[in-house]
Amino acid sequence: MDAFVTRKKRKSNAEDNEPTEVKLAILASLHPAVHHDTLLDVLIAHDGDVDATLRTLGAKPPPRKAGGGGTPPFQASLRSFAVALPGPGPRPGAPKDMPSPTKRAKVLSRKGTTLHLYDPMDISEHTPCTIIHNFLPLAEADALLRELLDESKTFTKATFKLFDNVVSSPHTSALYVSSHPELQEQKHEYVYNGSRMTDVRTLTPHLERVKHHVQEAVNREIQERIRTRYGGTKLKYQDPEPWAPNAAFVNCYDGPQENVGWHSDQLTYLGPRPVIGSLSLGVTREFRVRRIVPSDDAPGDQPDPDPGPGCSAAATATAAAAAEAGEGGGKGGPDRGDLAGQIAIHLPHNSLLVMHADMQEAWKHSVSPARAVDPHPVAGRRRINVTYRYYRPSFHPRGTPRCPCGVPAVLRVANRTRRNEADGPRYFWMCHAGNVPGKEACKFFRWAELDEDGNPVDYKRHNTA
Ligand SMILES: O=C(O)CCC(=O)C(=O)O
Ligand SMILES: [Fe+2]
Repeated sequence: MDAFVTRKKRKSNAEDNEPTEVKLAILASLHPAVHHDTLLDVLIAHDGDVDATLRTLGAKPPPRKAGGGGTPPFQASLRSFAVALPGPGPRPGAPKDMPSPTKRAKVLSRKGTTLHLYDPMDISEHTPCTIIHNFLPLAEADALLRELLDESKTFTKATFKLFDNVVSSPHTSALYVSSHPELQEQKHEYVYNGSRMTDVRTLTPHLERVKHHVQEAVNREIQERIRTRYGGTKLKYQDPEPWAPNAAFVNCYDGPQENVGWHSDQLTYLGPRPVIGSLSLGVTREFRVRRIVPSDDAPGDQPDPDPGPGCSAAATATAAAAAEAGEGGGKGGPDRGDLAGQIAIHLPHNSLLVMHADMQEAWKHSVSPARAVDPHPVAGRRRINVTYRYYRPSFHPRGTPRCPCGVPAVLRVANRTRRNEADGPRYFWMCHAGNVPGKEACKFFRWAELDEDGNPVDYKRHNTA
């Protein structure tokens, strides 16, 4: 595995096997200011040799070693390294409700290592994500970036509770929704980390326009994933309806040190098995993903911080709820977060990452701090990230359980114990107060009863009566 991360020299013909699209993505991430067509011309002039192209463009070929510098570490497509094994069979560690693709892949990341992926095929094979490079026409991506850079001047940092301390998230953000009534609902009915949001905005013209492109692409990717990775059937609890984003959570990372810690996105209002369309603009940053390792594989997990309104720490349950739900947790245990290794996905300007329905319950993600960033011609040192989300009506706080504290309970997944995967994940409602600054969580705990499509059975009863 180390060979993939730190190999000094790729096989001489490895590059030749890579699709031009991958080579262009690598070049574009290193030279965001150079037009796509120019990159292609120079690449062709060098017979497809990426290193020679980079030398001509005035940059040294990027280092072969993984690291957090401004230049993304370079690694060829895994397809060049023949990692697929013959024959059908379940992906190691994959839920049984997720039939394997036609070829079985080795688990490539392992404890303490980071596997860097660039090739869209590698990303979809080895992570619960798919990526589309050069997603929007460049002028449209730049216009959205400009608009959001302006908006981000008034973004703020979220605060949350980590153990007994109140910390603020190491980047700024704001929530955008589709309509004025939804804005009012967000302000008055939805609760995040125990407070109501005061800064909710309606989608800007560019966010609204781009939403339709994202919606179309994500629905296509969902169908492709079902066909190629889930054996033709949606996952248990996955919403069967077309994905229809009604909110955009926008993050701004100003400089290499701004980041977001390891987390899974909060399920409370998205419901189980959510799909998220995540558009990256501005400087390239590393998006890292890692599998959650069940506690019976390695007991004593260390809870991760809750980085803010869009996100959820998996281990802020009260002791009673955590025990019942089988969650690991508590201070002081060895950190097993890195047991399955990490995968770094490089997100250049104008790339759309789809986090699929198999992501939030079983994986965590983060944007790691970098030592430096390569400035972007429009954004400077800043990166803007837009996560388009679908707030499911059946998870509107009006209809979900409330705890005795008087506010909507939070929905969590019991992902820390191994269970019969064919049954799908198990979810529970618990007191929201565990991660509210200055509040102690009450004992409220209830297993969530969901139908096959992931809707609360109570919701159906209320809405069909
Ligand atoms: O910036 C990113 O790419 C990810 C942001 C994220 O994870 C979130 O908003 O929940
Ligand atoms: Fe997230």
